[in-house]
Order: sequence, then C-alpha cells, then structure tokens
Amino acid sequence: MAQNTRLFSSIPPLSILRSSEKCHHQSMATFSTFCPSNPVSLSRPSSIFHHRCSSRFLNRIRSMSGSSDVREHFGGSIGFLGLGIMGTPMAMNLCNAGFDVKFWNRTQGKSNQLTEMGIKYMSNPAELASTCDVTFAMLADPESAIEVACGINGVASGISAGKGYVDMSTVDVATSKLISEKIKENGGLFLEAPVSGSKKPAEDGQLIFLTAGDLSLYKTVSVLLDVMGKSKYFLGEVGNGASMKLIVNMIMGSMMASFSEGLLLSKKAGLDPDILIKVLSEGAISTPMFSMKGPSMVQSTYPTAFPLKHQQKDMRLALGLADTVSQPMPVAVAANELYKAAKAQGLSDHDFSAVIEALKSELATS
Ligand SMILES: NC(=O)C1=CN([C@@H]2O[C@H](COP(=O)(O)OP(=O)(O)OC[C@H]3O[C@@H](n4cnc5c(N)ncnc54)[C@H](OP(=O)(O)O)[C@@H]3O)[C@@H](O)[C@H]2O)C=CC1
Ligand SMILES: O=CC(=O)O
Repeated sequence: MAQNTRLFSSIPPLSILRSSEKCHHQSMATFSTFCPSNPVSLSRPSSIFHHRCSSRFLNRIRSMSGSSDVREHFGGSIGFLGLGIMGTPMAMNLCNAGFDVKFWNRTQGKSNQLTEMGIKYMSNPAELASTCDVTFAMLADPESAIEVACGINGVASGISAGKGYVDMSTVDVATSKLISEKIKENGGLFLEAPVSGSKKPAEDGQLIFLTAGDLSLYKTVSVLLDVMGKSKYFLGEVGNGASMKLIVNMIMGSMMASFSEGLLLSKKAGLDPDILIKVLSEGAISTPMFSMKGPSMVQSTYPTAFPLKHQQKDMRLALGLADTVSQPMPVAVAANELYKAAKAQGLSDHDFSAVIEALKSELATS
C-alpha cells in the first residue's frame, strides 16, 4: 500500500476535463472551437484534457455531409497518408463529412475506393504536405512512420510554417519525438494522435484519440477528430499519447492471450466455450472484445480487424517503454512470447485473436 502511494504520488494530478455535451466543455474556454457561442471558464490549470463528443453534435456534423457548414469549422485542405485497414475508413469519413481531402499511399492500387470518391492522389508525402493545411498519417509502425515523415520526399521536406502534421500511427515515444523535431525544424506544427478502437469504430467514426504535442494544432483539428472519433484526450508533451496507447494495447494483448487460454481450458475441461463467452459477458469482466471475437475464435476463424503483427509490435514497444522506467512486466512478457510464436506460424496478417493458435500448438507439443 505504502509502495502504491509512492508510485502514484510521483505522477502529476490529472485534471481530466469531461463534457457530456460536445459543445459544453465544462471548464475550458479555449476549447470552444465547435461552439463559439458557448464560452466556458477555465476552472483549473491543466495540460491534460478530455472531450467526449455528444451524439447530438456528432450527428449534426455528420449530417452536414457535402454542405458548406462543415467548412465553417475547418476551412482548410486535408492530406491523408496511409490507406490501410484504419486509414481508409478514416479518410472516407472526412471526405463524407464534406472536407477537402487529398491522399497518398505507398501502394497506389490499394486506394481505388478513395479515387472513385473523387479524392485526389498526390505523388508523394512531401507534395501532399506542401499542398495541404493539415496532413494526417495512419501508418503501420515506427519504421514506416519515420520513413514517410523524415525520408526522401517525406512530409518534413514538404511542410512549412503554419501547416500541421498529425501522426495517428501507433509508435514508441522516441519515434514520435524524432518526427516532432523534424516537423518543427521545418516550421510545421506536430500532434501525435494514436487511436484506440479498431476497424469497425474507424468505420463508424467512434475512435478514441490519445493526442499530445502542439495545443494550437489540437484545437484546429478538433472538428476533424470529432468526425473520426467519439472521444479525445490531450495529454500534454509529445510521447504521452504514444505511451498511453502502448499501455492500453499491452493490456489488450495480455487480455486476449489470457482469454485464449481460458477458451482452450474450458474445452479441455469438457465445457462449452460458447457458454464461457456468455458467462463472461454477464459479469464484472465483461468486455466487447470477448463477445465480439470469442465466437469466431471458437470456430478457428480470425477475420482481420487488428493484424496480429501490429499487436506484437505494440507488445514489443510497450515492453520497451517499461524498460525505460525499469518496470518488470512478467505478464506482458509471457503474452508477447505467444504473439511472436503466432507470427512464426505465419499468422501475422490474421486478426490478433489468432494468438490462440500459438497456444494450441503449445498444447499439442506438451
Ligand atoms: N487495425 C486496427 O484495429 C488498429 C490499428 N492501429 C494502428 O494504426 C496503424 C495502422 O494500422 P492498420 O491500418 O491496421 O494497418 P495496415 O497494415 O492495414 O496499413 C498500414 C499502412 O501503412 C503503410 N505502410 C507500411 N509500411 C510502409 C512504408 N515503409 N512506407 C510507407 N507506407 C507504409 C501501408 O501501405 P501499403 O498499402 O502500401 O502497404 C498501409 O497504408 C498501426 O500503427 C496500428 O498499430 C490502431 C488502432 C486500431
Ligand atoms: O490498436 C488496436 C485497437 O483495437 O485499439
């Protein structure tokens, strides 16, 4: 107990500001971007904010599709880099809400859906960043995030004063800081904004943004984050968003490994795994992840929403984060070994729930 007190007392107090209505931020006048007629006062100084979108306001923004209203909230042009499982629906939501969107993807052929919607393809990230007011990226991993931002014809070589770069890829703190420095050296503003939520929340505009970095850019793009998501946090210094995301995904990855173990044990013990899923859904450890992924796991099918290779990347990066603060991570280390084994079995591009296959292989050889 005493140890816990010491651990948490070293963390600055979080004054997370909540709003039940998107336009009724209870304590922050500076965040009235969407609702200028609704100024509110700053009750406590803080660099950490949380805004929840009210469905009423969200529906209004979404119903503005194609209308000029939406441009009153953000009149600039938007670049989008990385049209994978997540990037494609996110870019489509921005376009459907009436914003002016252009894009680039490494493999041009994968983005036909967007070209068919009339979204213009730019020849490289530098050209995209130089012609857009704000450029978003949703890339696979630290390597691709660095290459696209800092490489030849990268965002940093196209960006200039007043333009913003928002990197939503899940990366580690060092990568995010490196990209931030490069963008700032070239006069741009930087916001890291990894997301919690998978393919379906991306399609439905229900993501949770974990942002950090330039506060003015956060304010500028708030309306765009609200089109793509249901909730957003501003967590202060660059690196805090990355860390928060890695911790969330480390927990998720460990939970999935443990869930897999339970499903297999129920079967071995002569129980029906489908009933286990039902029991879990009714109790205190109920989670949408178990209810949504469990039935297909029982059928040994893993339709990809969150690729297993990305979950293993997040486990690895979260363990790296723990290393920097010398925290032992026995549960996550064990789970990471399973994801590595699943990758070695060729399951990288399957959904991360395919980690159960690595356990099945262990059982078969034990
Ligand atoms: N899927 C999910 O449920 C979630 C994913 N995330 C995170 O979001 C990010 C994107 O995930 P997701 O959309 O699933 O991933 P995908 O694997 O579907 O897409 C990855 C994207 O990165 C691009 N890319 C990969 N390597 C390079 C490179 N070297 N240079 C340029 N572009 C590259 C790919 O381009 P190309 O088409 O050419 O291959 C593609 O556009 C990841 O960081 C992931 O961890 C976060 C929340 C949920
Ligand atoms: O990063 C994955 C997610 O589901 O969140």
